[in-house]
Amino acid sequence: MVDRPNKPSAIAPAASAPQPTVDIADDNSSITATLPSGENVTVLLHGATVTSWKSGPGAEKKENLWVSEKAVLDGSKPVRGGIPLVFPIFGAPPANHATSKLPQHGFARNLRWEYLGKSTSESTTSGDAGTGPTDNSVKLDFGLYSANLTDEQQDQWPYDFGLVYSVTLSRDTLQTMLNVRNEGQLGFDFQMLLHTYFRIGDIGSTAITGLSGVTYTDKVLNATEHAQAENAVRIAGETDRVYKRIPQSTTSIVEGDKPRFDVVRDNLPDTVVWNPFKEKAAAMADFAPDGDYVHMVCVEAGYVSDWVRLEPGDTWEGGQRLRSLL
Ligand SMILES: O=P(O)(O)OC[C@H]1O[C@@H](O)[C@H](O)[C@@H](O)[C@@H]1O
Repeated sequence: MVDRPNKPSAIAPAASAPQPTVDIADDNSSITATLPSGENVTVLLHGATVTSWKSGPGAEKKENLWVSEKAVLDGSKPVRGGIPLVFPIFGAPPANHATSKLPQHGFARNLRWEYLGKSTSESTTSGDAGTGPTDNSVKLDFGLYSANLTDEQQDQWPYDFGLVYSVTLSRDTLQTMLNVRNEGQLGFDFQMLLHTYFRIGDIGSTAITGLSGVTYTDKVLNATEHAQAENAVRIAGETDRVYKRIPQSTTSIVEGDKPRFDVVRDNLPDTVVWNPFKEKAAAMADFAPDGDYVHMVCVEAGYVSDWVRLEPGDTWEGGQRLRSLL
């Protein structure tokens, strides 16, 4: 043995607390970020679709999002579950409009996005300054540009744009924000929506609050307009409603009498409430198991009752903050 007179007596302690980790899947299909406390989020590059978000107080984290067992994750179809990102058109495009040739819900959920990188931050949550527990957050950024569209898609929507989608995970919160930049010479109109599929215990005991008095278009009733009379929206059959220009920023999903999720909208005036219910769920090839419509509800924050007009050089930003109350 070689004698080392200057051998250190002890390994110096780590300079800082544990940091969030970010892992890229072996096949480059998805990115997973994990906080030191165990919460995690996975984003599939196809559509920049969030496909898993787990949180909760114990060591065993709980899944907050619903994803169909038959969801297609290989990039050949939009994902049935998680948070598909709808852009630049919500639903079926109107006739005689710049978006008329696009597929339902646009192209963003059906193209591979670029992973742009991560950033992390730390803050002290409670106690005297510097002594409370450290709260970490990690932000993943994804990009999609007009150059990523196929020639056919560029013909269908001939505008130059840059999208940056930021997914930020903190202890009980997931924030998803979209930044849209007009990089061309022509102004364009767009809609966007965050098509979140929430995992719930039972649709029969679930209510959605925060929509009282709001006018909605009922897509199940021939797109007729109604005002939300009851305080809570309950789902007992196929439901497909576009709640428009909502004055309050928070919509909540309540299970029994316990709040389960808060959806806080940022610069997004509208919310779609969707559940296909028994027959429509059974008719969808990628919805499985058939009976799982009882375990999901879509509460989709968006800008869909009108168009966002973006002139050359301008940017627009909007998104949501989801809070899981476990
Ligand atoms: O089957 P898709 O294209 O993913 O759309 C699912 C649902 O998405 C909702 O946002 C729409 O309001 C519904 O009308 C639609 O059925």
